[in-house]
Amino acid sequence: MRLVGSFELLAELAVRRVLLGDLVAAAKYNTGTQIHDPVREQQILDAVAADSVRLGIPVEPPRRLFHAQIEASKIVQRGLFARWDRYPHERPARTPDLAREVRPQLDRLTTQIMDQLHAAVDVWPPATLSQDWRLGDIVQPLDELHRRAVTVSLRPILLP
Ligand SMILES: C=C(O[C@@H]1C=C(C(=O)O)C=C[C@H]1O)C(=O)O
Repeated sequence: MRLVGSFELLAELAVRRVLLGDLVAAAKYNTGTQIHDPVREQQILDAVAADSVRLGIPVEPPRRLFHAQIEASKIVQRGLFARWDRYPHERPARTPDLAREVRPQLDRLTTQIMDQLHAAVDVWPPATLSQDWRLGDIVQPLDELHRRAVTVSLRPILLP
């Protein structure tokens, strides 16, 4: 089942990107950095568009997927900021470096997601995904905030 296999991996990568939102939030919270960074967002969307052209795939599916990924990351970050404001003892003990430590991990995931999209895009939209693949298995261990973010991040895959 190549179709489901491709999209399963794509969904797993998307979930990993959502979970990196925790590190992004930790990097920003103690340094007073804004959650929303429109310059960085545009850089990502431009890079994804350029990659789509290079890979010879339509620009729109990756654009929609990354737009959703970015929204999902901000849901996680906003949720954690609110949680840490309210419960100071839950604040992260360590402040990771956004530029040197966290964004390079996001960039690596971007490359992997683009490669996986390349593998799957000829069968886009993934109409059979929801029949054969259970979102529940992936979101089960997550708390409500992360479940919500994962659902947003996968919307272009689940409801194309
Ligand atoms: C993840 C970050 O936070 C936000 C979400 C982004 C993303 O998901 O790539 C990019 C910029 C920010 O608006 C970040 O600043 O790197």
